[in-house]
Amino acid sequence: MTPYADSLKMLSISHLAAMKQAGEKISCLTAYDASFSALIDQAGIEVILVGDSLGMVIQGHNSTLPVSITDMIYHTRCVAAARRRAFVLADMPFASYATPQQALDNAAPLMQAGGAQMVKLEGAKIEVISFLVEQGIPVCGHLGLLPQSVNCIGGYKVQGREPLQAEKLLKDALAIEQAGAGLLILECIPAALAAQISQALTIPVIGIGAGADCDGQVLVLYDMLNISVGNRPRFSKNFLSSADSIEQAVLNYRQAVKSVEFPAAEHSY
Ligand SMILES: Nc1nc(=O)c2c([nH]1)NC[C@@H]1CN(c3ccc(C(=O)N[C@@H](CCC(=O)O)C(=O)O)cc3)CN21
Ligand SMILES: CC(C)C(=O)C(=O)O
Ligand SMILES: [Mg+2]
Repeated sequence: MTPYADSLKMLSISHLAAMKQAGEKISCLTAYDASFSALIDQAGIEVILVGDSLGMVIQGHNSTLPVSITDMIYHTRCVAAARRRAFVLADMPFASYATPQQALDNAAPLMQAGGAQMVKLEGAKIEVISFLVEQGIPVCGHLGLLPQSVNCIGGYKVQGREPLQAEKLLKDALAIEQAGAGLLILECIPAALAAQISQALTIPVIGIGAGADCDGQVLVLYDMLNISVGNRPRFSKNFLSSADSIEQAVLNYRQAVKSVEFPAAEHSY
């Protein structure tokens, strides 16, 4: 457990909301273990995402579907134990939030045993989101490319290019905010649409492959260190090649997000 004195220095959702109001970009990276958690935390990254991308970069699967709630609790506990300041966000894995009750049964141990401060779930699951928030569980939405639906989509492809699709994404984003979500992730959508959604919402919007005009950015840590298995998405950038240590690469990423140098046009759609 985090000592009480330390917990006073931990970032909260209100700090992230204030950053959006002040126009300061929010930096976020994934981590799955204590060592990287501590390193990222000390570099001043505001949000650590314990992503179900761990199914790919840690477990070696070709999708995020095999990840279990037990896996997520384990990795969230590893990350939460080592950070002092960063906000810890944890993914709800595939098929763990089909109903409000199932979502509560799975989100509760992620917070209680795992130490997550907020849980993230993919799609416009409005009833699930409002129920979790009612139970005191902060929720992050996730729209655009939904990796847990890869078998329905037929691949990891850019979403929201058609006008009707774009309209639906904006509508869903507003509904997610209305349902009480405190954050929203937008993945792999045109930069102009992500900019429009970020402006329309009061809550902070964090992008990945969603252009520079979101309120913050997230990358899979192993992609920005250029060590993930398989092909890296076009929206990621190798921050290690121009740094002499992992610490420096993470500091450079944070600075590039703050100064809006990352993402550039070549990382956007
Ligand atoms: N290592 C890693 N990085 C990620 O960003 C990531 C994961 N794993 N696992 C879960 C999801 C899957 N993600 C992905 C994976 C591949 C692409 C990709 O290759 N996209 C194509 C776009 C193709 C198009 O134009 O439609 C690309 O070239 O970037 C995108 C997102 C994002 N997430
Ligand atoms: C790609 C990010 C947003 C994610 O959900 C993950 O790492 O699992
Ligand atoms: Mg995920």
